[in-house]
Amino acid sequence: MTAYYGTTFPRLRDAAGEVWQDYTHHAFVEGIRDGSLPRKAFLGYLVQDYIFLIHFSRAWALAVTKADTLEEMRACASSVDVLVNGEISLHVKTCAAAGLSEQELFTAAEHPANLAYTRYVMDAGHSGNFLDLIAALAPCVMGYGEIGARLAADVHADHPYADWINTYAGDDYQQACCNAGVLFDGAVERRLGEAPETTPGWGRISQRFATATRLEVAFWDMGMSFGD
Ligand SMILES: Cc1ncc(CN)c(N)n1
Repeated sequence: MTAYYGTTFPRLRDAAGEVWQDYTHHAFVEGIRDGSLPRKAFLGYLVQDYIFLIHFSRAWALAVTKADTLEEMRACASSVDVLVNGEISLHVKTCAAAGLSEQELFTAAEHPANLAYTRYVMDAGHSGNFLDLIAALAPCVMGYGEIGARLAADVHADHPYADWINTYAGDDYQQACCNAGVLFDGAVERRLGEAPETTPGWGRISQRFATATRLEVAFWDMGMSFGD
């Protein structure tokens, strides 16, 4: 069962419509779920995702500088820590087992889908405000939380993608999603008030959220292309 990720996230997710389903039930995700995803596609994705995590860490670090309160700064700093000291170890470990060193990951050429997504998020932070940035970051955090929790129901000890599924279904990642939900709710209330949907700011963050979700779909499409 998916944990509670606050009230802002489900409202934006539902407002995004079908693209959320396209993201969380993409063929790539279903291939991980039933184990049929070609290893080549998975490893190609993982190399790109290593680079993705580096840029996402930069984006959360940017959020520290855009925050209004110490509480917000702490939450964003903790996301940087989860990414660079937690989640990324899955990538380093899995790729090392496939003969790829961390240096090779760090210097891998960035795919255009990766560039588009990560720089879109960075730009949301540079050209926009704290909420623009958090809205662009949220689909990444919570989407994988939902995917991990759903896929964990089918995982068994010798599942080829058990480590990946267990990382996103695990307590550490689920807690990070809950923390991001608390951060997002507080940030929205602080800036848009108690009826955020009635403000122009809500339209802006809905757009940001939906665009980042479309970029997640394109990221999975990229992953599929590595299996060809
Ligand atoms: C593309 C992408 N989106 C989200 C996550 C989960 N942090 C990720 N690792 N990669």
